Amino acid sequence: GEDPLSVLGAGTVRRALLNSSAAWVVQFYSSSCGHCIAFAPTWRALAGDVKDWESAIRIGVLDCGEEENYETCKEYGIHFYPTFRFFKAFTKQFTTGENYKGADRELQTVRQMMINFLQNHSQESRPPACPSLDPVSSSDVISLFDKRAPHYTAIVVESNNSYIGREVILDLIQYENIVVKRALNFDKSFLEKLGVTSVPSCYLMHPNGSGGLVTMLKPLRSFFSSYLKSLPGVRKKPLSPLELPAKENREESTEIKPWKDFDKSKLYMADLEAGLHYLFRVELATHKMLEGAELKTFKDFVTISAKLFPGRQPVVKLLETLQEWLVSLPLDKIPYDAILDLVNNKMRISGIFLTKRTEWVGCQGSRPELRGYTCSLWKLFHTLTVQAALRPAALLNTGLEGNPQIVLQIMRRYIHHFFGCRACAQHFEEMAKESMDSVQTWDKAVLWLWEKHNVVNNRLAGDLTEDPKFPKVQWPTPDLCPACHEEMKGLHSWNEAQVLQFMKHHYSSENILYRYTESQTESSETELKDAREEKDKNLLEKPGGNRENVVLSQEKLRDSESKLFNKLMGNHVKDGSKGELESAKHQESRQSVIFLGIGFSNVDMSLCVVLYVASSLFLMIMYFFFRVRSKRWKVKYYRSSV
Ligand SMILES: Cc1cc2nc3c(=O)[nH]c(=O)nc-3n(C[C@H](O)[C@H](O)[C@H](O)COP(=O)(O)OP(=O)(O)OC[C@H]3O[C@@H](n4cnc5c(N)ncnc54)[C@H](O)[C@@H]3O)c2cc1C
Repeated sequence: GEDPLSVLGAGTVRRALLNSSAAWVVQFYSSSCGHCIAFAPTWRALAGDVKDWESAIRIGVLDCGEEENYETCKEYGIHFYPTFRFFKAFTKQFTTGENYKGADRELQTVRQMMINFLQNHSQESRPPACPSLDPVSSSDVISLFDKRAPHYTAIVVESNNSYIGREVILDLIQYENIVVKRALNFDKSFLEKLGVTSVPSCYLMHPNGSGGLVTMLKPLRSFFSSYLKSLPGVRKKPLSPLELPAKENREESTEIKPWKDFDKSKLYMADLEAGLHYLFRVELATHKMLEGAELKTFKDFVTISAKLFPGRQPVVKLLETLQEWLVSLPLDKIPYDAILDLVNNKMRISGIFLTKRTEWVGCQGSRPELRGYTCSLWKLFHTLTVQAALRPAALLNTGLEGNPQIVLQIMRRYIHHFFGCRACAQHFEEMAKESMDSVQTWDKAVLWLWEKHNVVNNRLAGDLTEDPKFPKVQWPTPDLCPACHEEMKGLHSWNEAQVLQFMKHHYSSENILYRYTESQTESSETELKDAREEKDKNLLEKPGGNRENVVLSQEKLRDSESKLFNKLMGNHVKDGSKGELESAKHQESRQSVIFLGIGFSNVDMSLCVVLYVASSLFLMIMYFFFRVRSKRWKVKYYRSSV
């Protein structure tokens, strides 16, 4: 039948949630998050289980791991996956929804939270298809006795904390000729009148006014609902357009990427670069503002990457530029959009570049949701620990030198603050707490990460997230490193000295292949202009917050960007590259500085500088002129007095 789960996307989510006649519960997930994949069957089962409730409350999913959705996930403030949000019916303005507050994510708990949420609606905003879920009084029930009615009336008698009555009410909202109500088991005489001896029970009043207790084999929701749905004359009614929210299923992408042959004994730069691209443009981009511990972690991560990433020149230069820019910024919080502008090279600084393609090679999965980013993140951090061990001096003068744990600690903080998979982050934190402090040398840091990665491999072997083409095994396998494996009294053991040697080779620059990497492409002038205009517009139009502060921060950022740009351009001029000089001039002529709301062109600014230099020169000349004159004057009069 029709899919009860609404697959939402950037183009459909707002339309679905705004002014909807039904409430929504949406799971924001990431296709690269193992726990989300493991949870998918539960979520789908839930959608099937409450399919009959869809005119009152609907179930949706949105994949934040898809690049086209990351802007949307940022708007909804989604940092971790999976995140569950409730959205009330008939919301008139954009809202980020209410976080799910259940004790666990079991199907039954989520279903009960959905009922609580429906009951939290005001009378006016309650979905029209949802009847009252509050209990009726015993007198109301008694008043129905012996009265003819156009429909059956079922009364589910239950205890106060039972959800069965409410679940049965919702199960039958799409059925006609029956009304379901719930009553509580407080009043003894009322229970006696109905003949109820245990709860939950169901008392059924027929349209002719007769009534009686229904005998159920088991007092379960499914038994009650199924019995009531099968009563003669009770049938599913066609829903009115007002009751049925529009279907918003997004079209699934049918693009199939061709398989790329690769050598598993090699490291592919395409994986590392695609990982960096995803990290900067997708994972981190869900954070609107970086401040405090998050900003510190980000700065440190950029620093170690700039110093240790054994990448192509344009990528390393991008990381270095970002690092310099972050160091030069006097702000204690930075809007991530500003960082993205630099990553996307909005300033058109020549020679810096980071691919925008997620082109996995050694990290490709046999299905699109398998492997990919998490695989590349492991590889990135292994590479950084190995590079730190091979050339610790690279970190000199960064404030991070001399600490063999530094890459691991930054990885720990990165995973804690930014890694979308929360459950993975918790597991990693437990391992770090246990033994990261004992790491004393750069080599031990390499081995610590190798060992912990194998612990994760062991835990996930046979898991739903395992790619059948890439089983989770203890790594490196004997075919990759025979010397790493030994046997002691018939038991397998690792030769750690060999493992270290293997790691240092596997994650070294010499073992990197550049096949499948994207070459630098220049994006058009118009794109630059449009993007900057859009950024300005966004910053100024953002609702809430202090507009002046935003403008001020923007100025500081621009100022800093410009300084950095000028510095870089200065270097190019020294290099004597005519083309770059011209592009610098061209670039400069398009920049302007906003001060007190007035836009000064670079011609204005240049005039100021020229006038400033000229007046300084004039003052200096005057100063020397009078000094020489006064000296002469002193000499003349001193001599005469002697
Ligand atoms: C910090 C972290 C914690 C995670 N925790 C979880 C979790 O709790 N639950 C979950 O479902 N997913 C978790 N993941 C994701 C999971 O570990 C895998 O990344 C994902 O399942 C993809 O697996 P893969 O087959 O690509 O191999 P990965 O485990 O991602 O490994 C990538 C590559 O690294 C190399 N490699 C493998 N083992 C080692 C090793 N010991 N040392 C050095 N290199 C090695 C191999 O070339 C391998 O192909 C975590 C990811 C990270 C980065």
